[in-house]
Amino acid sequence: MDNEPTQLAAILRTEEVTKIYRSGSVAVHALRGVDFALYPHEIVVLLGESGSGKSTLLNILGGLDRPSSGRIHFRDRDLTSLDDDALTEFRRAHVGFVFQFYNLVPSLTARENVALVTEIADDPMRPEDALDQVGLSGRLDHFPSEMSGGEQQRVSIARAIAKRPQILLCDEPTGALDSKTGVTVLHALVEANRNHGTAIALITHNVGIRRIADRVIHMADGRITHEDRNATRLSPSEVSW
Ligand SMILES: Nc1ncnc2c1ncn2[C@@H]1O[C@H](COP(=O)(O)OP(=O)(O)OP(=O)(O)O)[C@@H](O)[C@H]1O
Repeated sequence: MDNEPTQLAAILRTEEVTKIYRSGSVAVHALRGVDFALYPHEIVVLLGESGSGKSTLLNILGGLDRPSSGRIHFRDRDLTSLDDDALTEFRRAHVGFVFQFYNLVPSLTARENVALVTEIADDPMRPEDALDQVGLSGRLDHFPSEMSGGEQQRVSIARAIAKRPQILLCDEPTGALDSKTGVTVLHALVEANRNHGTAIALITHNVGIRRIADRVIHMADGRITHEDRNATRLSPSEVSW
């Protein structure tokens, strides 16, 4: 399935977003004016050298951080003007996050880790169903220490999709995994995109992964330098890195 995102209204959009981190007299310009849009149903891969601003942009898109200047819109809503409680509510209702190091609670089983999220969501999946969707129905009562890295990452994806978010933001989701295991993780993300139309923005250092995307955004020195559009998306099992 390939989409024509430009014909749809953006689900998330930044306008001239900058981010300056200050510590003492040192100022780091992490973002220098970024205009980015994420469209419903699409998969976007963000590529760029270390320090180019990818994680900063992703965190700002997901309401984990605020820009120094510029605006962010979620559909027609200006997120920049929200107070902290309203921003947290936006995140909770609409955004799933997947990070490189799974962030699972070690003392909870796979099912309980997912339930942590579903218990506070409006219209969640059952944890069992979310885990089934990532191929882990046989691991419901396993603790993180009893699972492989790829399985733990799939639990974190189940946790992210269980609240049926419209947006999934993934920061190096395969960064800690070998490529075969990474493929199973990417499959779980692509399935969420196919089954629920979840828009996905995914940071990676593995350029091979760009082929699973509709669009590839290249960043350097706090800016988007250019964008490529893939004519067709490849299945994760067709890419290698
Ligand atoms: N909390 C922070 N305080 C100060 N500087 C920061 C902070 N977070 C990021 N930076 C700086 O902002 C710049 C952009 O960082 P960012 O993590 O967004 O880059 P990145 O492209 O995601 O890098 P990587 O691929 O290594 O994860 C870097 O120079 C980084 O050192």
